[in-house]
Amino acid sequence: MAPPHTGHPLVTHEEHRPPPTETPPADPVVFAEVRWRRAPMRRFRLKSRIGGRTMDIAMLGVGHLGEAVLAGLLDSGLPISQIWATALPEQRAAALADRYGVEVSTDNRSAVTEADLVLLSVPPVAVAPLLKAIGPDLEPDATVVSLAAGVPLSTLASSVPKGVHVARAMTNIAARARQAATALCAPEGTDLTELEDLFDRVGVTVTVDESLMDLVTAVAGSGPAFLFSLADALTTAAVDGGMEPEAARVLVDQMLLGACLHLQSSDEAPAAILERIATPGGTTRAALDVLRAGHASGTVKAAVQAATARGHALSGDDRPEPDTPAGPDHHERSAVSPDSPGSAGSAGSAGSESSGGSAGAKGSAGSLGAADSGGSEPGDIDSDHF
Ligand SMILES: NC(=O)C1=CN([C@@H]2O[C@H](COP(=O)(O)OP(=O)(O)OC[C@H]3O[C@@H](n4cnc5c(N)ncnc54)[C@H](OP(=O)(O)O)[C@@H]3O)[C@@H](O)[C@H]2O)C=CC1
Ligand SMILES: O=C(O)[C@@H]1CCC=N1
Repeated sequence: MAPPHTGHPLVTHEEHRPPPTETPPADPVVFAEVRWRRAPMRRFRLKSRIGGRTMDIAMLGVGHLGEAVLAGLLDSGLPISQIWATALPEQRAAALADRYGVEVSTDNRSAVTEADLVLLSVPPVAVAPLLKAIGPDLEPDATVVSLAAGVPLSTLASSVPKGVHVARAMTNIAARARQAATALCAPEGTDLTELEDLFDRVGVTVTVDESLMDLVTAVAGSGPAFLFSLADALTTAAVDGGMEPEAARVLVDQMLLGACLHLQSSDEAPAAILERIATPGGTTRAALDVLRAGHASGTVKAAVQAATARGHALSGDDRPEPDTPAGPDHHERSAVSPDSPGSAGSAGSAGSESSGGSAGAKGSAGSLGAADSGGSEPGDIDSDHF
């Protein structure tokens, strides 16, 4: 087990280095000795300042998302000495410590001792019990940030000692590549500068009203899964058509990356950009016609609605969840578990059991006015472009 967190770990190996002298001696060995004697140890914290101050951060429950955020933060220059992480089980904690060089234990209470900021990336059902367990060890002015879907601020606030600040952050797996889309919310009047600084390190951050968090979770938190489904389907189609899997993967990955960069760099709406590709009478139009016949646009909207409703349900809001489409290519999380064999199951333990659902997203597609299943004329791209 990693050693307990006993004090403010503010100095990294890099920070231990003394500042350069003006005229270094010729002999590098002597130079090193002289430097250490002459220059007292100084702390350089610039890289690690968040919102204008240096912070200790506890990251509790580093699983799939937590690891992405951890990796992104470290890649952004946040010193390892400022992060105290926990993970389950013990083997995963050890593996993470090896991989990233940070302190990782299974002891949540030790990890939060003296932490200014506590990030929770445990399953939604684990959030409140965990907060109650660590409550006595939280600093009186600490900020607790839940990354969990569907756990309201009211639950966070009622699970921590008075004076401890709470916030929610909905981010995504692209934090690892420092390209996450993060939405923050907090009780009215909260200064979110420090949290914005932190999440800006791993992507782009916006602040929203809490009433939008379940929708944001669907679009930004689950959103990457939509694109990965598309990537999977495109790659499979390419391989089925005769391409080598590696080549198909390279092409699809690069196509998605290029398309996203193009979208981001353009002032035009996606539907307008799309028109530039769909040459009248050409191949794209033929493909879009098939997508339109399959109500693809309506299905995407229904998927967002289902994810949003699931967020409502996780937060205790008893509005009924819509039926979710469950097709033959539905993937279970268990196929992609990280180190811990048990961690795949935690999605289930989080109360995310299938919301059932037969084929369909009934009514949703139709409600978009999407379903003109007939083919369209070349160049006939309306607001329901597929
Ligand atoms: N995955 C994603 O892309 C996103 C996830 N989220 C949110 O992030 C959270 C984590 O999701 P995800 O990473 O997918 O899930 P994981 O199951 O991969 O990660 C959660 C981790 O927390 C561990 N854990 C559970 N209870 C405790 C505890 N009391 N103390 C310490 N560790 C604990 C779990 O261990 P064990 O498995 O052994 O129980 C697991 O390793 C969820 O709340 C989810 O809503 C939000 C946005 C995106
Ligand atoms: O699937 C989930 O519940 C989490 C929240 C958003 C992405 N993953």
